[in-house]
Parts: sequence; C-alpha cells; structure tokens
Amino acid sequence: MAQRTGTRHVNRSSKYGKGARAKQQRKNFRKERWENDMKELETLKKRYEDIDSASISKFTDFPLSKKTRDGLLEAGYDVPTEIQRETIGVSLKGHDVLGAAKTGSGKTLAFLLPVIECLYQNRWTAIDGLGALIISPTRELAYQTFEVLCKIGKHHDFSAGLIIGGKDLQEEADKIHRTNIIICTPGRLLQHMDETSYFDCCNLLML
Ligand SMILES: Nc1ncnc2c1ncn2[C@@H]1O[C@H](COP(=O)(O)OP(=O)(O)OP(=O)(O)O)[C@@H](O)[C@H]1O
Repeated sequence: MAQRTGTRHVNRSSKYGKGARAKQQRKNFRKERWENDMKELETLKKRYEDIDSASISKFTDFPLSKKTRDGLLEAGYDVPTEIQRETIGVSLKGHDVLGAAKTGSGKTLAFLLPVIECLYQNRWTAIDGLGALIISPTRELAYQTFEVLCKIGKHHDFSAGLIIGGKDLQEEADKIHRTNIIICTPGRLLQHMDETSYFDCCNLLML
C-alpha cells in the first residue's frame, strides 16, 4: 500500500514537472512572439514617412505587416490599382483621405488596408473593444466591405462583425461588445445604440 502511494506520488510530481515546463515554454514562445511583433511594428512605422506612391508597383512595396501581406497574397492581390497606390500610403501616414474612382477600381481594399494596419500598430486586442466603426449606406456595400475584410484580415486576431438589418438583433447584441471592427448600416447602428445597453464606442480609433 505504502509502495503504491509512493509510486503514485513520484508519477504525479513528474507530471507536474512536465506541465510546468510546458507552461514555461509557452510563456517563452509568447514573449518571443511579442518581441518580434514589437520589432516589426517599429520597423514598419519608420518606413511610413518614406512611402512614395510613384515608386509602388506591388503591395509588398508598402510597409505592411506580415499578417496583412499573407492575407493579400492568399486573396490573390499582388499589384495595387491606381486608387490603392495613391491613397494607401497617405492613410498609413495617418491623414484622412477623400478619394473618388470608378466602380470596381478597388476602393474597398484601399480603404480597409490602413484600418487593419492602424489597429495592428496600436496592438489592438479583443479586450480593447470597438476600434473601427465603418458605416455603409447600403447593406450590399456593407456586405462587400465585410467580405474583403475577412479575406485580407484573415491572419489577424481582430474580430469583425457585420451589423445590418434583417439579422437577429439579440444575436448581434450578444457579440457586439467583443467586436473590434464593426461594419454596419446606419439604421441598425442606431437601433443598437438605443437598445443594446453595453454597446460601447469609448475606445474608438477610426470612424
Ligand atoms: N489590387 C487588386 N488586384 C486584383 N483585384 C483587385 C484588386 N483590388 C480589388 N480587386 C478586385 O476588384 C473587384 C472590385 O473591387 P471593389 O469592389 O473593392 O471596387 P470598388 O471600387 O470598391 O467598387 P464599388 O465602387 O462598386 O464599391 C473585386 O473583385 C476585388 O476583389
């Protein structure tokens, strides 16, 4: 009996030893990843001022995060359109942009890339709440924007939500306080502002 108890004790302690080692390894891994992310952010930020639209021929010429570059690559976006080439750099530098280009010229992507990069630069996480609120005049445009966002933001950790009429209000309300990027139509947004008590825009970075 004593022997069995003793054996069990040894086994248990070695199990805890393994657990502690694994925990430490995870901690080290997270620390290393965090340090690499910080280095990447600093390097990218320094390159913003040097962006010259005339010298951009591919998306990889922009100082974009690896997660965004991977998203673009997988979505098959390689060469920026004219509106993208002309505006993305200006937005990355933090300026507001009013752009006009014909239908189908890639305005949605031009507009979304800096949104994602800005949240990434600010190390936005789930607990920071709503960081970007995108109000679209129609459900179709909101949906189109959401689709592009899901493609290019695939490798980022942000959460995104499509808040448009015709969907279950309570279901949206349950998730809204955990959403980092909201794409919505004005009517539905007002409804949540009126009826969802914990809908909070206090931390909002971009409208
Ligand atoms: N750089 C790019 N390379 C290849 N395809 C692209 C690029 N940018 C956008 N596209 C594609 O071109 C199509 C039109 O893009 P998008 O709908 O964003 O244009 P838009 O100017 O926002 O249109 P609208 O005026 O209708 O809102 C989409 O299928 C999109 O995936």
